Amino acid sequence: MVVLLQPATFDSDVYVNPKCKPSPVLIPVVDLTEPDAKTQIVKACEEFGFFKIVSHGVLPDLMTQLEQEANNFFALPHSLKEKAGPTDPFGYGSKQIGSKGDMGWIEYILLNANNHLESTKTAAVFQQTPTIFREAVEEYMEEMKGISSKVLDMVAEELKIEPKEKLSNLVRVKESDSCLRMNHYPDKEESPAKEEIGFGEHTDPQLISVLRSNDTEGLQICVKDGTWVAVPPDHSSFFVIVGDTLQVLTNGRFKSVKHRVLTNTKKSRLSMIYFAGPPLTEKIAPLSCLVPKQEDWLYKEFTWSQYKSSAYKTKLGDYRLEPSDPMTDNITIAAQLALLMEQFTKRFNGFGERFDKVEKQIGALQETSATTAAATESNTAVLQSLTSVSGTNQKGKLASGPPVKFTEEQLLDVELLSGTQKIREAIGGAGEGTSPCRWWWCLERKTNWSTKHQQGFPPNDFRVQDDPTWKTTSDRDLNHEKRLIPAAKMDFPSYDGTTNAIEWLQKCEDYFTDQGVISDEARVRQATFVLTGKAYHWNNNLRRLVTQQLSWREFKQTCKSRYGKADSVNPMGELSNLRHTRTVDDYCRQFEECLGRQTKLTVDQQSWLFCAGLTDSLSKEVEYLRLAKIFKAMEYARDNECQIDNDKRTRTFGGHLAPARRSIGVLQPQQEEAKQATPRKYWKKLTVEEMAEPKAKGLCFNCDELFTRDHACNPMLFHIMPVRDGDNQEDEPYDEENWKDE
Ligand SMILES: C=C1C[C@]23C[C@@]1(O)CC[C@H]2[C@@]12CC[C@H](O)[C@@](C)(C(=O)O1)[C@H]2[C@@H]3C(=O)O
Ligand SMILES: O=C(O)CCC(=O)C(=O)O
Ligand SMILES: [Fe+2]
Repeated sequence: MVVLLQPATFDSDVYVNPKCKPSPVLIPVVDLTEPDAKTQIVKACEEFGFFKIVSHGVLPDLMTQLEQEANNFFALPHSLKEKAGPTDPFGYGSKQIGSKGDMGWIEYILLNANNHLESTKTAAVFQQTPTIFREAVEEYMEEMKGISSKVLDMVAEELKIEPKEKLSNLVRVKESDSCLRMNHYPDKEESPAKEEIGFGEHTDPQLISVLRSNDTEGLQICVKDGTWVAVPPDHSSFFVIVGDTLQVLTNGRFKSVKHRVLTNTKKSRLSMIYFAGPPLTEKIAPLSCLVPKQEDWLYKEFTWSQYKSSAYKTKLGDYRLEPSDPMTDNITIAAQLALLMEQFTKRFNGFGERFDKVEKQIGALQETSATTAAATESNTAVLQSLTSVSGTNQKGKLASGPPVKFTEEQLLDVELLSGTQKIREAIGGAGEGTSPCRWWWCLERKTNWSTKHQQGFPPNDFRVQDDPTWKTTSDRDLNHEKRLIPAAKMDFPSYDGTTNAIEWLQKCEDYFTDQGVISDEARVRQATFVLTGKAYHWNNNLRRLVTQQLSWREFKQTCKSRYGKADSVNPMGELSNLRHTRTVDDYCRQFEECLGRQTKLTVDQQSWLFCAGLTDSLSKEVEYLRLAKIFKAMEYARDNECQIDNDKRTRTFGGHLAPARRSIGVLQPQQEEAKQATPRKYWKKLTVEEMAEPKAKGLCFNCDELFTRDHACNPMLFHIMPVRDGDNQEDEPYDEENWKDE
């Protein structure tokens, strides 16, 4: 049975890290002996990719014995521990995790379940109590294998996977590639004010991981809305973590959960995690009983060995199965390249010409790509290698005719690159049985992209495509075509902290939407990259203070609270309090800025609010005209700013047509600005009474045609200017030049 515990007390089973945003998230606890355990496991895997198991049947003595042995090892002098290192990835490691520079407040032992614990390094791990430690490890691994297969059997039963043991066999057979990790997060004398990264955020690549720790807190999981939730330690239970491989097998139905360990404790934390992985040669792809149609697969087929070796080339925080940032996404470039290659090979006969065209297109591609240098070099390298025979560039020869013969490997690569059989058909067919398209492998092989230019770039084209609409091959081809049309290049706006950040953040959002920048990490990365001046220093400090990676939402909030006008709690009130005090233009700008933060006002409400904020005289005129659209009202107000002022002064000064400042012979800056922006207009003056009739008939005041929202007088004869009794009603056109010279 699943026990959902009550929220937010520190001694309950689930609580919210006080430093994370409060969240009512409850982590499921599954009692393995309850009849509905399998249903609850599946639910938990779908919702969290994480759950706790109780009543698991593992003897507490075994857990404490291994814990004791591990503690003894970590208590050894560094010189002795070092004998079991450095990691390859197995052995003893300290502070460094993996080979890509990830660091943590941690030391650990990583043991391979498959090499029978016989390596020299492993012997150095067991050095103090060889037999006891080794046996404890072996026994513990057996137990963990048992728990993993049990959980996977329950999953299979619930999902009706056939054969029933399909999943559990992956981790039960002797070839299974599983490992055991013992992590020690040392205590700190001086409990630091800020939390330290123990183990940075990541997902586990395997099928499932079974974790057990002592009673020191630190583990956190990231839930769907991006909130980090602290997992209270429980030394007598196990926690199950869904890994990348299970996410692929279930076609994304189960999510491999992001997790991390933060430490700021006076108590050391010891955790032991069994990573249950499939045999190295096992092909991993969405299970056909779950997703029968291959076109519905979200991930391509790969062997565990391929996935693992790619995963181990990535940094901890790289999400291998998530959509990545198209701006720096090799897949996008590869996709475009693939299409170019396809076009190119289809029209084989005009080779020389085509080649030039392709080269030109690749040139254009470089310019639009954020990874320009890498892409160009690599694209050209791929292209050249694909168009060569026995390593010689055949451009010249081919231009004059002889048909190209691709090697079998090149053919495979072209096919892999393009993800289609068409090339093969186009160039006369070759062997059968190639694997589905997987650009990464071939790009990597051909160009050394990952090592040369993209150190640690995740080979995340294990995904079929980011775009869920790419369901069928023909859809996909179409989308390739679309992608080839160069997208209008939008400039990413920089920000120096001197203006309201809200506008900048909105521009960033527009940019991300337009350019398809999806991942949180990429958004934050791009936004922080363009910071200059004050904002640049602010961000530097922020990064010093907040060690964890901010989500885009968090970044926006922090930036808004530093440089943005705080969002109004009463948006309607904010707009209605806005007043036209300086120029109309200034008022319009403020109104528009404010309006940008509201979304629910109707067109009419916008116009009324706009009018209400205008100075009295203007307000009445604009209101009276009931201009259908806010921008028409703004235009009218702008056009009439001077005239109304003039008009007002006229009234104020008892009917004289003399502007107040005429005596000094120059316009005030605001008037000058308004004058420049206002083309010469002729005014048809109507009294309110004169306007009443066309208004009642629904006619335009200007041309006597039916007035609708979209009505426009063509040609525009006059601008209507309402006048009141006693106003000067001369029918002279308003002439600014005269006014100035008078
Ligand atoms: C930075 C890394 C450490 C890691 C290999 C990787 O390149 C990316 C995945 C990491 C991870 C996370 C889960 C397990 O702790 C681990 C052993 C694994 O299989 O993948 C580690 C790898 C490691 O520590 O070498
Ligand atoms: O130490 C822990 O609690 C978790 C460590 C972890 O996630 C890992 O080793 O992959
Ligand atoms: Fe992990």
